[in-house]
This record gives sequence, structure tokens and C-alpha cells, in this order.
Amino acid sequence: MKHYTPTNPERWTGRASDQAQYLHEKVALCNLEKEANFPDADQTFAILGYACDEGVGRNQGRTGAVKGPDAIRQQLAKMSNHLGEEIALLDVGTIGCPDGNMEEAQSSLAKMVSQLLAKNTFPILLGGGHDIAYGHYNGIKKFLAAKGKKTTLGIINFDAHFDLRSNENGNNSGTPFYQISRDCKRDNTKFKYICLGIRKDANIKALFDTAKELNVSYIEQQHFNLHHLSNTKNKLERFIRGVDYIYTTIDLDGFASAYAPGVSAASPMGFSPDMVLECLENIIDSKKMISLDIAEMNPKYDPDHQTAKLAASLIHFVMHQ
Ligand SMILES: N=CN[C@@H](CCC(=O)O)C(=O)O
Ligand SMILES: [Mn+2]
Ligand SMILES: [Mn+2]
Repeated sequence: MKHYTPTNPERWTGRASDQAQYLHEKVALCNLEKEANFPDADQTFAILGYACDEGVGRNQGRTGAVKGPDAIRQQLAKMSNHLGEEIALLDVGTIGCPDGNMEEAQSSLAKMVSQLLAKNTFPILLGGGHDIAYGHYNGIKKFLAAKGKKTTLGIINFDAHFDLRSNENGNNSGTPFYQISRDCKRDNTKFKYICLGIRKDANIKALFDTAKELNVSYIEQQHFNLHHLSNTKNKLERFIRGVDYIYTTIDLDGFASAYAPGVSAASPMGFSPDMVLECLENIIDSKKMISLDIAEMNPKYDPDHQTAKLAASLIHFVMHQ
């Protein structure tokens, strides 16, 4: 696979213990090009990096997210392991984009995601720009198509932005869900997309118009908080009922910059982690979530690894539900 690298064991270090008390002691590194053997566990989480900020650069954003996957790994490694023996944790490496060919990186990512799903694992992807979503979604789509059943795949995006910009002048980190909507139209399949945490001051009117046209469900940032929890849960549950499978994507830039400064485009007024955890609980309880990613981790702007720690905590939460 072009631009694939297995993970350097140095990314997974931390305190030593006697009985795998830390995630760096639990994780198994796996070279997808060499090893076909996957653990025979009840549940397997597979970490896969997308080290690419080409889409952010094309979208006139500040780059640095290329180093996002390793920054998250480093924080996850030090966290406590409460996973039982019957649950496996794999790190299957990273897809990069050193030549700027983002489309090729997305297509490699899609191949790897469908491969991971076919092996009955739960993929957890680490970005990289939010263009990760186009590759990730296509990988899930490919896997579901191979199963032969017509199913509805819903996208739940925690984000300050719709990322529904038109790609007529090229693909970037702001276009992935528009690209998916075009593909759905071409394939005559439903485009099911909900965005939680949309900032009015960070999405132009044309994007709200596109969202309306595409029947996108959304909650604006000022209503995406615990004061409006029951409304959010109602909307989310309605969305979940209407789909067979869920792809969840968390754009770290939707969190208030007090929680997540280390992103390409920060949100002074954004949502809080407890709100995302509330929603994740419902999503997980539905048993429809098939894959997850965390996007826009930019270590260049991340004092004390605050955002990388938040990203790692979110992953820890999902794995331990
Ligand atoms: N993936 C991010 N997309 C945002 C970036 C906004 C910004 O750079 O300020 C967008 O295109 O709207
Ligand atoms: Mn985004
Ligand atoms: Mn965003």
C-alpha cells in the first residue's frame, strides 16, 4: 500500500507495570502488509492513522495536523488499561500523504478501513485534516456493499463546521461531506448527515443553504450544551432510528479552544467534552456505530498536549463503554 507505515514502537511508551495496567502494554502493533493474523478476541479495536494536512493547506488553514496521529498515540499509550483479556487493541499503522496526493491517501485509507471491518474489528482513525472523512466513509461503504445488503449509513459529525463546501475547485478539508452527498446522489442512496455544534460565525449562509438543500440535520453551538440536553438527545435518537449503521466523526475544532487549542481552526466558543460524552453514550447504546475517527489534531498549537490528551480520553471512553 502506497504511503503506508507501520507504527514505531516508540510511540507507545509509558510507565511499566506487571499486568498490562497501561494501554502501551496492552496494544499490539500490526504491520498490515505482512501480518494477516488478527487476534481471536470478542472485540478488537484497531487504531489507524491518517497523517495528512494537505487538505487543510488547500483549504487555506494552518497546517500541522500531519503530526496529529502520533500525538494522540503518545497520550493514549500512557492511559490506564481497563480492557478485559477478551478485548484486543491493535495499532495497524498510518497512511501518509508525503507527495500531496490527498486523493490517493484517501483511497488507501478506504481500502484499509474496509479491510479492518472485514476482519471484524472496530476501526478508530486518527487525523489529520477532516478530509479523513471522505476516505473513511468510502471504506465503510465498500465494506457494507460487499455484504450485499442495501443499508443506510448515517454520519454523525461533532464539529463547528458543516464541511459542505463545494469541491468544484478541488477537494480539501472543508469539502468531504459535500463530496459524499454528491456520491450518494450519483448512486441513488440516502445522504444521512447530522452535525452537532455548528457555529453560525464560522459557516457562511451558503453553507446553511446547502445543509438545508441536502436535508442535513444540525444543532447550533449555542444549543449544543447540557441545558438543552433533552432536545439534543431527541434529535440524535430520531437520526439514529433512521439509519442502519453509524459512522461517527469528531472534529476537535468543535470543542471550545479552552479544551482544544491544538486544531487547525480553533473555536473560542465551542462545545464541551461532557456534552460529547452524553451523545456518545447514546450512539454506543444503539449498537449501530461501526467506525469512529478523531480529526484535525494539530500538535503545533497544543500547549501541554491538552488537545491530544482530550482526543485520547475520548477514545479511551469509547473503548471502555
Ligand atoms: N475542516 C475544516 N473546515 C473549515 C475550516 C474553517 C477555517 O479554516 O476557519 C471550513 O472549511 O469551514
Ligand atoms: Mn470538520
Ligand atoms: Mn471543524
